Amino acid sequence: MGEEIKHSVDTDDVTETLDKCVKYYTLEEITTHNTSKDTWLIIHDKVYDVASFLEEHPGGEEVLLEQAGADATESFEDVGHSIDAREILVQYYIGELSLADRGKNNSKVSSMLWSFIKHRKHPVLCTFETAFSWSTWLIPAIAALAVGLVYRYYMLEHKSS
Ligand code: HEM
Repeated sequence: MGEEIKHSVDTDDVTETLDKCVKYYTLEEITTHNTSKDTWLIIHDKVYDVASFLEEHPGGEEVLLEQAGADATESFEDVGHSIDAREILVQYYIGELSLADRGKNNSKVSSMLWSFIKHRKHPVLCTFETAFSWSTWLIPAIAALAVGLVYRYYMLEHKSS
């Protein structure tokens, strides 16, 4: 017999490949890199080692040190950094904030989502699957059932009168 053809994406394969390319850091670990010799920042869930950039920063090293080991997204965006600044950022990229630590300070909905994700082996893939697949058929199915019942009730009423 010929080789079996795979019709669906194997989430194990995808996750394995992603994990090989990307390094994830927990908030706990990032927090320890908070000195002028060892300075990590989180900006938009990405982790940057900016120790060698401190002296070059046009906004001064103080502002970077204030955010060392923490999430600097808000202060970075508040300044309205240019595209050039965003390009510089790329050089200092070292990895991603761990999925379990994302959205911790965000709205209720996202923290709910993230606590849900945390308990899954393949976070992103599973969440999208679970969040969207059954709600896409369950809601229309309930709506169809309701319409059916109303129609039936309406027909019975008309028959008997
Ligand atoms: C690694 C991350 C960062 C990079 C690569 C970066 C880069 C730059 C660059 C290139 C500029 C010149 C203006 C521009 O092109 O937008 C700048 C200005 C500035 N940055 Fe950053 N920045 C970073 C993080 C931060 C953070 C976290 C703060 C926190 C408050 C900050 C505060 C400032 C300020 C206040 C200025 C304005 C300086 C002025 O206009 O005199 N930067 N930054």
